[in-house]
Amino acid sequence: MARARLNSGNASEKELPKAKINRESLKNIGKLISYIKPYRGRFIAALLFLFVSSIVGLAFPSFLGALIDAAQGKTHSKYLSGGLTVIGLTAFSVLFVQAFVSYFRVVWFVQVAEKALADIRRDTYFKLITLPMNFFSNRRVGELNSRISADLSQIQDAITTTLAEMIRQLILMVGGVTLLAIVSIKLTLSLLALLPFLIAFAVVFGRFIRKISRQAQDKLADSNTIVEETLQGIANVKAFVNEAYEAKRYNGNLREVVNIAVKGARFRGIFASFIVFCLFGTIIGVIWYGSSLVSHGEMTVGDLTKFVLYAIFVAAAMGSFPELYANMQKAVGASERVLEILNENAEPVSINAEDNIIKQKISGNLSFNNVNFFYPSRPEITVLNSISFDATAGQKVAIVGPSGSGKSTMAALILQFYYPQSGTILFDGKPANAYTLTDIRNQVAIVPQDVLLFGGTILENIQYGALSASREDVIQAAKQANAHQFISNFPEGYDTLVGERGVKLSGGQRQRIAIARALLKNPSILILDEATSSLDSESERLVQDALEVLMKGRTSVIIAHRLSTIREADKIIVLDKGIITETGTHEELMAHDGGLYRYLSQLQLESATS
Ligand SMILES: Nc1ncnc2c1ncn2[C@@H]1O[C@H](COP(=O)(O)OP(=O)(O)OP(=O)(O)O)[C@@H](O)[C@H]1O
Repeated sequence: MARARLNSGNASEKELPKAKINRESLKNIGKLISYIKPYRGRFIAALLFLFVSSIVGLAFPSFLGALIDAAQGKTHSKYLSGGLTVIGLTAFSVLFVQAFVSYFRVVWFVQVAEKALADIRRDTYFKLITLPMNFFSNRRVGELNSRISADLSQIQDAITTTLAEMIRQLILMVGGVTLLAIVSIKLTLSLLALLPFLIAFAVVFGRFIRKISRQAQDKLADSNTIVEETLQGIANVKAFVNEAYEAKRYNGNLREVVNIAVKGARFRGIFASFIVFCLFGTIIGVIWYGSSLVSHGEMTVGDLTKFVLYAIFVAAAMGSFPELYANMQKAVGASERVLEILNENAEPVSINAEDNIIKQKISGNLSFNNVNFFYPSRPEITVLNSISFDATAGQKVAIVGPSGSGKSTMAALILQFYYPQSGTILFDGKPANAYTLTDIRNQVAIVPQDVLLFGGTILENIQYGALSASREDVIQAAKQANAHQFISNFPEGYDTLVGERGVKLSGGQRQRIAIARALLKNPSILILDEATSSLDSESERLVQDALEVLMKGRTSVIIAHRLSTIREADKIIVLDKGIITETGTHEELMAHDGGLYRYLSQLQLESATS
């Protein structure tokens, strides 16, 4: 029956969208059910036990009826004709079988579901992390996260509970109606005429209540967002003295939450009264009519008891169907969303660590040959237009240009995050597709602008560059990256936890860790996305020195924001709106009157001196 969740504190339980159950969706579910295959023996056994326990469950009203009739000295039926003791003991034996069978069916269903779900979870996660970048630029992380958690939990519920419950209730309903008809066809018909109407009404009403309860949850979620936003930006709230504004906003929202919840409570009250009056009224009506049949000798008291119990079984089964069906629909929706990920085309990257060795060495020559590129998600904007340049092994190439001119996009293309629509990127003179993806990415390292560390220790974060590196290797790399000093100053040294995303470290420290990580990786080609956030001059010197060490002996592509740092570059590429407008050394470009580089350079010099 529609269980009304009106408690407005239940915000975490977001309703998942439902899907239509049709042939197509069942086919999809079928694909997921193939995950049960390895455990099918246990699954079939669990189904069988479920069947047995449900059938056995139907026997109890008969035992009760037989006991009551036996107490009055009447014979209930030819199958249960013994005395009280015989019937009681038989009932207990059956109960024992029921308990035994129930235990195994529950355990087996959960075992199968847990194992199958872990397989689906693992495959979904593996698929996710090997999907191309383009997939991620079109989706939000939160949404993907919810597929792994909420959607898969829904599928898990479907396998462990919903499916079993549906089968059980179906058996109880069909069996119950059959047995009701055997006991008294008159009573059964009168009951069946009433029950479906009552249940349909209850379901519709329940759905309405659920809608209100969802509104209350959404409103509460809104007010939680206010708390989150204000706490995250507490400095802003205080600096603008907007405490009163935020308090009013929050209070207003809370009032709405209460209003909706109270409105819902009224409907819930009506619903509860309805259930009490109609459903229990029906039972009383049946007993009333049944009692008159008993008084006319058309029925025994045992039969009436049996009848009432079967009627409750049937009503409960009928009432549970809408919710079970809704859960099934949600599971179908969840399966479709999970399958969408599983059916995506992954990058040719192996998830086995053994396949991660470099098969084809790249010495560091890098060329772009007439590269044209637009992001697949935004085909109308050409981001790179006929880009060509060469960098020989060991050279430093700087890319400069205004914001949005396509510098980071070039880095993304080198890393093969995206592929040009025309033109080629060559490594050592060979087109990128002559190498495996793993070979290229293993020999290209990037030190990004915004260094994102994982929540582990400093050691683990540096080791991310080469998982097999020893502690000594890590320390050596940290020393070269000018990071050893500050790491050793922490009481826990290399075992210091960096906090979520590395928040416990300063920008300059995070960058030096990223440099140590890149050093450990020992790439042939290095991409430096220069930090725009200004470090103080001491950390900037430390970072710059570390970068010099890192660049030694490798091809470096420097995405430069501060032109003062790239004077020594072998080649400077000036990019403007995706087109290379100038190329040359610092001196050559400075000599170019009216050139963009000279203009940008002068602009930065002026702002530095002022
Ligand atoms: N994932 C993406 N999907 C669609 N468009 C994108 C994506 N990433 C960047 N762009 C667009 O491509 C263009 C070039 O962006 P890019 O990040 O390469 O510029 P940039 O020169 O590195 O800029 P900045 O100096 O500000 O970092 C911009 O117009 C940007 O809006």
